[in-house]
Amino acid sequence: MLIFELNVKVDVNTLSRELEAARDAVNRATGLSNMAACARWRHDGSCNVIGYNPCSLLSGSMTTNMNHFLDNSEWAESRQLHCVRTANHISEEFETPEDCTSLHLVPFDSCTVVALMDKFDLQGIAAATFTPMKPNGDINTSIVGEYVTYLVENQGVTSIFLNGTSGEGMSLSTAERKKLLEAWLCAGRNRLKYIIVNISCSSITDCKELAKHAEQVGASAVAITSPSYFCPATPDALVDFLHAVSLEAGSLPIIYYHIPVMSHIPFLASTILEAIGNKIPNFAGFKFSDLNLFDASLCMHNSGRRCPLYYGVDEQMLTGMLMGAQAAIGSTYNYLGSKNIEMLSLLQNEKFQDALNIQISIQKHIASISKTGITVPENKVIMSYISGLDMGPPRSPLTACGASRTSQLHRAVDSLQSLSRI
Ligand SMILES: CC(=O)N[C@@H]([C@@H](O)[C@H](O)[C@H](O)CO)[C@@H](O)CC(=O)C(=O)O
Repeated sequence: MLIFELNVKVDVNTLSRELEAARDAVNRATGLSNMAACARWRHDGSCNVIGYNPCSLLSGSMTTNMNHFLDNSEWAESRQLHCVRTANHISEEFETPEDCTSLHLVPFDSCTVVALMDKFDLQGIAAATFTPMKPNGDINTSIVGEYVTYLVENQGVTSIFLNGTSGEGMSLSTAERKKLLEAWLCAGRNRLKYIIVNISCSSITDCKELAKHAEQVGASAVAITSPSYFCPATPDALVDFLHAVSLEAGSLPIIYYHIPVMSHIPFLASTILEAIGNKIPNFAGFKFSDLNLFDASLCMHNSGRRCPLYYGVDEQMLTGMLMGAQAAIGSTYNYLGSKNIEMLSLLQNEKFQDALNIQISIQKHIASISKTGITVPENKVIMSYISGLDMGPPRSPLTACGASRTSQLHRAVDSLQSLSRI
């Protein structure tokens, strides 16, 4: 993690603009991107700008570039901006509890940060992306750029959940998962807002490796579900696993991926939340892919702490959001993104009946494919048909849809036209 601290004299009224400028300037000087910045006021009226980039180590040349920039730029001079200290890890130089606390060891909203940019704050919807594959079953990263363009321009979707269930993450090797994350980060630069990556594996060693990689390359957050071959016997055993992995993710937000239909973990999310307590400092909520909205609600409203919830059952997303979910993550937002965004906007404007009409039409569409949820092979056919991007076959042991199922799915998609007439 790269951390820098600058002294800067700025006017409170222009603080956020100044912070943005400081962040951009340091990004330019160090050759980095996605630097985050926040500020703390001092009693004398000046403020500290703290910048951090969780994905990068501070190399000697970056320090030299940054110092050169600070010493030579008029912009820096006019603001009496100079670098107080830099460090590669929080424990290296930022040792005092006060320094640590104000940076990121406690939730931002309970410390004295007055402006903050680039904080992970997923709202609206994120698409759980599919992994494009070649006919021989290898991953196909060559269309990731077009995939990003499709999501952003055709669906208005700017956040993604990578290597999850729809992305067949558990069927990919760690090398493939890393390659995909890097491809999406590269193609999504300046176009995607958040890239959350699922790092779940049976092996804790692989999980740790993926967590570390996610931090190094600049993912926005990691999601992790329980191993499911040797299942944890108790919620505490699960939390021990999560905690050990979280230590490798540096400052990245950690989302617990609650998906009992796939993981077969019998614990309620609200029970897992109790077991987590304060043990995982970067815990950032649940991706909740379960029908049990009572359990979801207990997590959000009964936990004694703020627990963001990202709802994952697309068929009843409206209800999840109405009950307080902060955002929704799901497979159908790949190709029904704009319709779902419209539904959320109606919800926000309290046009409940109109929002419900959209949800019901989405349910009808999903039910025309399956009343128990859309499988990954079916979803890949639908996405390929709607977007024109070839998602390829699913990976073994999943099997591709046959010709007759494929044409049934195409017909179901054709009847989707009715959605745009609502
Ligand atoms: C079990 C499952 O795959 N659920 C999907 C839903 O988006 C699901 O495809 C949708 O509700 C249609 O049934 C997501 O919750 C999973 C997901 O977001 C992911 O791909 O990781």
